[in-house]
Amino acid sequence: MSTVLSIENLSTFFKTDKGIVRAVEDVTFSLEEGEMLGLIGESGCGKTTVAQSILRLIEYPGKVVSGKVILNGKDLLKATDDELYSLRWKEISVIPQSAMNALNPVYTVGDQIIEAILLHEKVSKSEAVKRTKTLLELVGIDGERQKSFPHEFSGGMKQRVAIAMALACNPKLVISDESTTGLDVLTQAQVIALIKNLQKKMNLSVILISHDLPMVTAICEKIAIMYAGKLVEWATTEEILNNPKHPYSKALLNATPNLSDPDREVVSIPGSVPNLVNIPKCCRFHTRCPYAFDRCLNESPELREVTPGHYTACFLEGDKNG
Ligand SMILES: Nc1ncnc2c1ncn2[C@@H]1O[C@H](COP(=O)(O)OP(=O)(O)OP(=O)(O)O)[C@@H](O)[C@H]1O
Repeated sequence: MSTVLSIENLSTFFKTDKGIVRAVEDVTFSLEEGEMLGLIGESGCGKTTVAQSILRLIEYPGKVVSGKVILNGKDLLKATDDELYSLRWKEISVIPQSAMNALNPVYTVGDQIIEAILLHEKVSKSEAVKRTKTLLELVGIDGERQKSFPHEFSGGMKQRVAIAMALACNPKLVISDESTTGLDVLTQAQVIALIKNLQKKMNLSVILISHDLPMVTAICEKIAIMYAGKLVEWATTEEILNNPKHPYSKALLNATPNLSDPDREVVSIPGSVPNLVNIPKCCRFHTRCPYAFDRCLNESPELREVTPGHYTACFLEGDKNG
């Protein structure tokens, strides 16, 4: 397997009236070809900011202040606008949170997919029409429905169209940012199963952004856990489930019902995520961590590999100084 995406020490801050919001700081992880990685964490911990930084979609007052985003050997943060234009859709694409953001209500769904193909690839209109039919069928929609308008589809079908659109130019990497929000539970499960199915079928690399730990553990090969703008743990799903290292990961697992162990008590995490404005150098989880000691209040633990392929940022796991 080869590495498709490598994010190295990524930091993205927002300048606000109250001070600097260190929304994403020093985040490092990578993604292999054909791998699905779940990026999880509580609301406000920086998942969307990571996705937008990868895609270079951070707008003022936000700024990517440091780091690298290497996609197939090319640093996206240094790419020119033309280079980015040619990479988006063809190399990397997004399934948005709401299909309504991706679909224009005044055009047929077919015309919108066809337009995306023609804008990014040198193919004939008839080729694009043919591909659109195939794409719709790939996501379980009758190809003839390309003549329908978005309002003629249910929420789940619109989300399937958004997935077809994200796949229009055969990208290698797809970022799904909470793309089942607002759908009923059954439709959510169907859309997630579809993304998993397509990942296998097309050997896609997928970053699946979600709050839903049970869903992520069920379908992702790897998991990266964020807390208050920092990556606290990154490992295979098996390792995260059986051998979590970071106190936040352990707390998150304990706070989540487990269907295979229904008798286990679900324990909520006391306290709340700290305010990220002008946050001092420290372990950001220390205010909620039952194991915090002096060092956690004054230093920020670095992410380090504690066993092969298992990374965590916690002083309890020791470090080169500890
Ligand atoms: N435009 C902005 N201006 C100021 N702060 C911002 C801005 N956008 C995001 N933030 C802050 O950055 C932090 C990370 O937000 P982000 O949306 O990335 O988190 P998230 O984990 O994706 O949350 P959710 O799960 O709710 O979507 C939050 O503290 C948020 O308030």
